[in-house]
Amino acid sequence: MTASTIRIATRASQLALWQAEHVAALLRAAHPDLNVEIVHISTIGDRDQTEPLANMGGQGVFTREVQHALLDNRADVAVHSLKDLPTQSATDELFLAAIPAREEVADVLVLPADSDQQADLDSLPEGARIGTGSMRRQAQLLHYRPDFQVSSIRGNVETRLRKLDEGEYDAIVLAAAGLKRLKLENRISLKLGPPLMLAAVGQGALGLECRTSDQATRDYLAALNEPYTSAAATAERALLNELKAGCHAPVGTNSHLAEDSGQLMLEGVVLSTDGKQRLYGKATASMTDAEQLGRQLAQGLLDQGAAPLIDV
Ligand SMILES: NCc1[nH]cc(CCC(=O)O)c1CC(=O)O
Repeated sequence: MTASTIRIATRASQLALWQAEHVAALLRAAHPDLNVEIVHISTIGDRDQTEPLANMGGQGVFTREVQHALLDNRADVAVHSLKDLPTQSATDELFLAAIPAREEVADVLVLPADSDQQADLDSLPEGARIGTGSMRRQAQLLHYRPDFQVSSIRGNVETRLRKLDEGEYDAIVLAAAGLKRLKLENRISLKLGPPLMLAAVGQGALGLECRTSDQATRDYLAALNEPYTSAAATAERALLNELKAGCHAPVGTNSHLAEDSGQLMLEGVVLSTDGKQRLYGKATASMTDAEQLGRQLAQGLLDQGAAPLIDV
């Protein structure tokens, strides 16, 4: 009998390649007889580094073309950064089959390589120029320091670090997960966590998709699902979905799972893009009710008046 082959589709960025290789290694470890190949796909999100992401066909700009490779049968598995994957699937033909163990969730502040600034938000100068295109990061920074001059920054992680080091910004905000995966942890100047900075829904996690009809691949991927990460991500995604917000909306979340009791705590914030308004909610439920928990928290935020803040 010949061994089965699984083809993993990935974008060409270093981070995407790392994530694809990571999933390949997990698949080989779980299924030693499986032959795992990697297929490279180029996306407009990667090719066009000039436009702000929000103007570029919006949601799913990083995930769509990798998904097409699955639908065209050029590959069998798509590896996504879960935070880039829209909560509403564009088609029933694709299935989110597994969410493996999560990397660190937090965002971090990065200072220029030659900076003599102290790494804390309070000692950055008045009007400091902060690079981040994320409405969620911008709004939470402005809520804390309205004097900051926040502006968009594009490109993959390495490009953003180069722009920072060339002096375009006094600091930038990135996900800890991306820096750690690229072995650039030494660039982390300061961890930004709750209550100041709540992360994006699904941040630090991977989402593994395959064709809904491909039962063999669904079974292979199921072995890579990590139940705690999966429950937390399910609650976070239900929150975003019920808010009818996309991954570019000023919505942040934090979740904590007590593994002994199986209780899942979920926090959410919705801000105005200028950071002046900030709505906060928190709820707890059994991890088996993750989806319901996310919806309930969303309802609480909508009752506080979240809808007009999201519709930006
Ligand atoms: N939108 C870009 C993106 N998508 C996933 C990551 C890093 C990994 C993660 O957050 O899960 C990044 C870079 C960043 O936000 O710094």
